[in-house]
Amino acid sequence: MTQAIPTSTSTSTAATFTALKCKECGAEYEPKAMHVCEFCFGPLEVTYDYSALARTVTRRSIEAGPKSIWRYRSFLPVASETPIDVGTGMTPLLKANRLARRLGLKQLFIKNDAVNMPTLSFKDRVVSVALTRARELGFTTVSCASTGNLANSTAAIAAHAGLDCCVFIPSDLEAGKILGTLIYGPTVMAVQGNYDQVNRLCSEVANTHGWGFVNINLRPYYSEGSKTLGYEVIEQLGWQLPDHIVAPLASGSLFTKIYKGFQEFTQVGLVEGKSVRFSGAQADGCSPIAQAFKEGRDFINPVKPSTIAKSIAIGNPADGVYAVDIARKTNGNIESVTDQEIIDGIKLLAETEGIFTETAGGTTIAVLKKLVEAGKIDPDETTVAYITGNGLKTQEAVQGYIGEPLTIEPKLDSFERALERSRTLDRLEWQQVLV
Ligand SMILES: Cc1ncc(COP(=O)(O)O)c(C=O)c1O
Ligand SMILES: N[C@@H](CCOP(=O)(O)O)C(=O)O
Repeated sequence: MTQAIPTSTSTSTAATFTALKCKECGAEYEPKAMHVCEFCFGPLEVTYDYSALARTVTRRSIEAGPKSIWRYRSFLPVASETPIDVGTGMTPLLKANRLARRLGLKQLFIKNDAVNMPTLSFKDRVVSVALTRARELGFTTVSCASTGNLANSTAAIAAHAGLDCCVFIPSDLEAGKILGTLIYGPTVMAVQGNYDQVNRLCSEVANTHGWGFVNINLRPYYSEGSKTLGYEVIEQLGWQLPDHIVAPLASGSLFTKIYKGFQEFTQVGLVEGKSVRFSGAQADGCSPIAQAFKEGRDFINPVKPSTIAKSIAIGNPADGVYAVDIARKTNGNIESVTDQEIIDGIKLLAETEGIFTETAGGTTIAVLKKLVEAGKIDPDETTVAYITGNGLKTQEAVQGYIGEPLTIEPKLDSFERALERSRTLDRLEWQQVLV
């Protein structure tokens, strides 16, 4: 599958993105397949012609667009009139009244990407953008370094787009994540190492093969897909910004791009600006960003991950310092929680709102609870918690922590006896709670 690295930039007059710009030194590059600055090695980010966007995009033009992330196409770094649209985005923003009451909040919303299409995580957003751009740049083979969700998404959307696909994952991932990749028929490299080792290997492969790695040489385009999680919340709140958001952190990219999405819609006049507090969630077993935030550092000390929240187990997060900066300047927080709190968070969301999230979402709910209890989220704040993945993929995490079905004979008296037994067990559980 070795290819020459494509050089075509294939932009058209329809595109409003203009260049890649270094986040550190400001050097600009034409929008091709690259992700670090040649002068200072800083990360590159896509820039846009915001005056043109302010002139041409209205709330009405967005609302008339497709029911997917592509309603925001002018704010995404693609040139094609026909991007890869597999129905990604426009996931529900659920008013979570029962969870809000349990936590003591007045207005809580869940942005539910556990039901995103096609692979039930927010990664479908970033991959739809990355593979559209990959195709424009002439790549025929796409790849990624993944903790599971990204591999699911890259494999599925590559299959739909007819692109060859080879993904790299740590070999100890949950069964649902591995199966949920293999089914689409890509080559899967299960690496005997953690995500950070997988990522290092992929950087070497990206240099030697002409493949489009969505989160390496295509990263500036890929990461922009997460802005749609900001745009959708604004639109679904009736073209308003929330007061506070809570989102999970691994590399920190998702968090920084929700922020960029809010900034952009404010800048072009689609929403009235106000300050939104940004709070981030990590697992204790992999909390390099939370540690930097709490210790007042503006650099990240990498860690060796050990947590059930494998999807967010990144020990050396590429965008960690930018996430810390956003949490600080918006008067937010970055907090971490134990694996047991993550399991409790998964159960709490399921039992109050009927949403089964994976471990990243359990981390978000547990941190939300912790921040409310510590008085760091005001009950009056309109708060949005981002649920980014589906619990069916990480069933191992809750195995042994939830009830068992009651096995009965196909007879009414067997059912009645079992029902009575379960009511007695419920009463006993309640008595234990009250003791
Ligand atoms: C379900 C889920 N939520 C959140 C994240 C965190 O995203 P980021 O690496 O952009 O911080 C990831 C992967 O990293 C993920 O798979
Ligand atoms: N969590 C991701 C892996 C890393 O993605 P990145 O955006 O931090 O590069 C996954 O789901 O695989």
